[in-house]
Amino acid sequence: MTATTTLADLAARPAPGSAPGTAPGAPSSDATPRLRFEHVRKEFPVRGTRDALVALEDLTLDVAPGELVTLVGPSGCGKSTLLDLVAGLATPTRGRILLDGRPVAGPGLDRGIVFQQYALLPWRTAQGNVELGLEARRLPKRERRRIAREHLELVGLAGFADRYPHELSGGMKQRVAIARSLAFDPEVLLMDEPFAALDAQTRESLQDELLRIWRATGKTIVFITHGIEEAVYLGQRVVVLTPRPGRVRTVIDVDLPGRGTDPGHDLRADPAFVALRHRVWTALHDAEEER
Ligand SMILES: Nc1ncnc2c1ncn2[C@@H]1O[C@H](COP(=O)(O)OP(=O)(O)OP(=O)(O)O)[C@@H](O)[C@H]1O
Repeated sequence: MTATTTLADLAARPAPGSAPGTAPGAPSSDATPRLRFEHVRKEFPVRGTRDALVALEDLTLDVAPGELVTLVGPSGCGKSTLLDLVAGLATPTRGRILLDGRPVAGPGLDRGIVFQQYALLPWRTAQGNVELGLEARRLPKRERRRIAREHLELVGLAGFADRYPHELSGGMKQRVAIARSLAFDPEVLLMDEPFAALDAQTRESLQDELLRIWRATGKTIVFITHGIEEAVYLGQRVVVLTPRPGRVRTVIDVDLPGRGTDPGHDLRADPAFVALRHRVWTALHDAEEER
């Protein structure tokens, strides 16, 4: 989003990668994927030995522009490592990761990250925390203010701009963190169990918020979770990883039109949802059995 594009403009646009009759961002074989993982291997040295711990092995996956992909896998299978690689905080031992066709060579403003812990600066207000990401963009102060305000509105915190983190609930802090990551307009939003520390009710309402924000902005989102239900509720595709070393075991397409748009409909009780949840559960269970 440029400084002159407003969120209202974005909301009026179809999500990137969408075509008539297809879900926004559905993978398309002729488009350049936003993200491409090519035979990615990541190993870490084991301290005091000459051995290596292989966290990821031969992991291959494409994510289309505008897609919301969720990643689930057993604990320690390399999910956070994968996100670190996309963020450019670490480099693959083998293989490569391409963002819009170009290899990721380090951190950049084209990728925003939201962690489980909010990582807000306690001495800055909500507005100040959102402006933080914009300072790197070297925008004039007024412009930073405007964009930060718009993004606080986007995450439902219009009246809380002057509050400090200690004056906000966990869910509100995570909304600020999401606003901050989106404000500098990254191509890709990387989310590492962002709702795991929240109570069940707040988590569910933030899941709906995230779907709304995703529809409004058309961002490509890679979302890591331990929750099978969360993975199905949010993802257009659920990528199930194997136990360490992590690789893609299976990818499950999720077709749940209109999810998150009707607060009166308990989608999680819908037979289609329950069946998908069971498919993901079975894939994870089978992966564990094969360990
Ligand atoms: N910097 C590092 N040095 C050494 N080993 C590491 C490092 N980072 C991760 N690992 C190891 O790599 C493996 C994968 O870790 P990672 O945190 O990516 O898994 P995860 O799937 O995110 O786990 P969880 O679901 O429990 O959060 C683990 O065995 C971990 O101990």
